[in-house]
This record gives sequence, structure tokens and C-alpha cells, in this order.
Amino acid sequence: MLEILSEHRCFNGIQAYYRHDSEAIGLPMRFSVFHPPAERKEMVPVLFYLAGLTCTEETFMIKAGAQRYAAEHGIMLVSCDTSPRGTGIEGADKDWDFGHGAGFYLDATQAPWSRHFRMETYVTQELRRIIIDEFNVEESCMGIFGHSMGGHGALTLALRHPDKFCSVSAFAPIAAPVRAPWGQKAFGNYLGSDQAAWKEHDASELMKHRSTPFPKGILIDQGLGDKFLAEQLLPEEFEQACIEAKQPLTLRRHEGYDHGYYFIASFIEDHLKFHKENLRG
Ligand SMILES: N[C@@H](CCC(=O)N[C@@H](CSC=O)C(=O)NCC(=O)O)C(=O)O
Repeated sequence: MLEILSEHRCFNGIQAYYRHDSEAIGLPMRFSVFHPPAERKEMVPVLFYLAGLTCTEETFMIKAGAQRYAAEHGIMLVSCDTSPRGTGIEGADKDWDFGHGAGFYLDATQAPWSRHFRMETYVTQELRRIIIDEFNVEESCMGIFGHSMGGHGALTLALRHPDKFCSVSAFAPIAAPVRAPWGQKAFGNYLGSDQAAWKEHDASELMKHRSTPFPKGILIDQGLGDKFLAEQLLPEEFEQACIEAKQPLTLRRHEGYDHGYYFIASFIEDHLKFHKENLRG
């Protein structure tokens, strides 16, 4: 059962927060939805947003300023928490870049994480199904985007589930996690030591083996003042993989912008327009 935690009128739509007992995760999960005004009259397209390390289902809705454009374009925005919470797993609260708040949008295969850390199944199956069953949305074509760890999630989930997502973009994604310290730490713990398994969750590796799953292109924005760019994000790896796979990619590099939500807010309108065109085109 879906519990409404709060509802707020916003740009003539509704910003809502929900909680439910998740089957995939085995614990309660929270998510947020911006319901655009158009949903009252017609089925609307859905755009999932995956947030980064340390974030929750609130972060994007509070900080990105996306609702104005989602209302204008008639797009529903959905954002979930970044991991299971309250798992009781020893060490899950120890580091900000691993464990709670750092689910990496995959299904862990290694104990003790594999019991609850099943964010790929949660997003692509359970949450998607709830959105379809509960709200007035178009099922056929959904979009996904995200930031940093969530940008990695958006790219990998779109590449792994092209039947579910027909439009994808990212802000400062962890674009080659097998080569980045954040990714290596998460994948080593969640997936074990077999690096072949890691590559199944690495956007750049996945792209090398796909033949243009997104013919209308992929949009990525990256700030050049981002302190994580050189060590953790590596967009050039994904750019090269897209060239090899003949995947159209618009990778925009922005002088002076850092990793935070001021950067995201500066370009959010472009992402909603990009998805609007892909979702309805
Ligand atoms: N606590 C960390 C910083 C954590 C951080 O920057 N998180 C980013 C995502 S990083 C990759 O996934 C974020 O989105 N934070 C939320 C925000 O409101 O900015 C540190 O000490 O550096």
C-alpha cells in the first residue's frame, strides 16, 4: 500500500512524497513524484531521476528547480531514495560513499549486501510498476536521468533495460566506474572480485557492446570546475565508447561549474526539453 507522506501545490501541479513496503528491497522505501497539472486531464510521460551519493528522494525535488519546466512540458518527475535504509548491516553507515545513501542502482550479489541492496530491481521493476498502476501515465516510453552516482545509474539502467527506457541523460555521471575509486569500492563490495561482473554495470563498458540503442542521442552535461571530474567521473571514457558504438552523444563541458546542484539547476531546463522531445517524438 502506498502511503502519502506529504503533498504540496507546486506550479499548479502537486509535489508529493510517498512511502511503501518494498518487495524488492525487503524494507520500507520512500520516493517523490512531481505531478504536472496535465496529469489531471491526460496520460503524461514519466521521467525518473536518480540522485547521487548521500542524497535522498528529496534532494532533486528541493534543489534542482525542475518542477517549473516539468509543469510546462507536462512531464511527471519521479525520484527515489539512493539506497535501502535501516538495513542493520554492519558498516552500512560508516562511509558516505558506500552503503546507506550509496546503492549504485544495482542488485548486490554479495552477502551481507545482497539481502536488501537491490536498487536495479527496485527502480526498473517495482517502482516503475507502482508509477504505472497508481498514476495517469504513458507506459510505452519512459525517460531516465540522474547525477553523479545517479548519472551512472541512469546510463547503466537505460543501457541494460532499453525496453523500459527510451530516453536518457545525465549530469556529471560516474561514467566509467570500473576505473574510478567510488566504483571500485562499491562494485568490490556489492558484486565481489570478478571484474567481468563489474563491467555489466559500467556505462562505458556496456556502450562498447551495444549498437546505437538510443538513436535520438544521449545528453550529458559536465562542469569543468567539478572536483571529482578527473579521478571519479571520466566522461571521456564514455565519449570514446559512444564513438566506437556509433551512439550519438552530446557531451557539453561547462567552464567553471562544480559538482553541485547549482550546476544542475543551471541546465535542468535543457534536460527536460531533451526528454520531452524524445518521449513524445
Ligand atoms: N559528503 C561528500 C560530498 C557528497 C556529494 O557531493 N554528493 C553529491 C553526489 S556525489 C556522487 O554521487 C550530491 O549530490 N550531494 C548532494 C548535494 O546537495 O549537493 C564530501 O564530503 O565531499
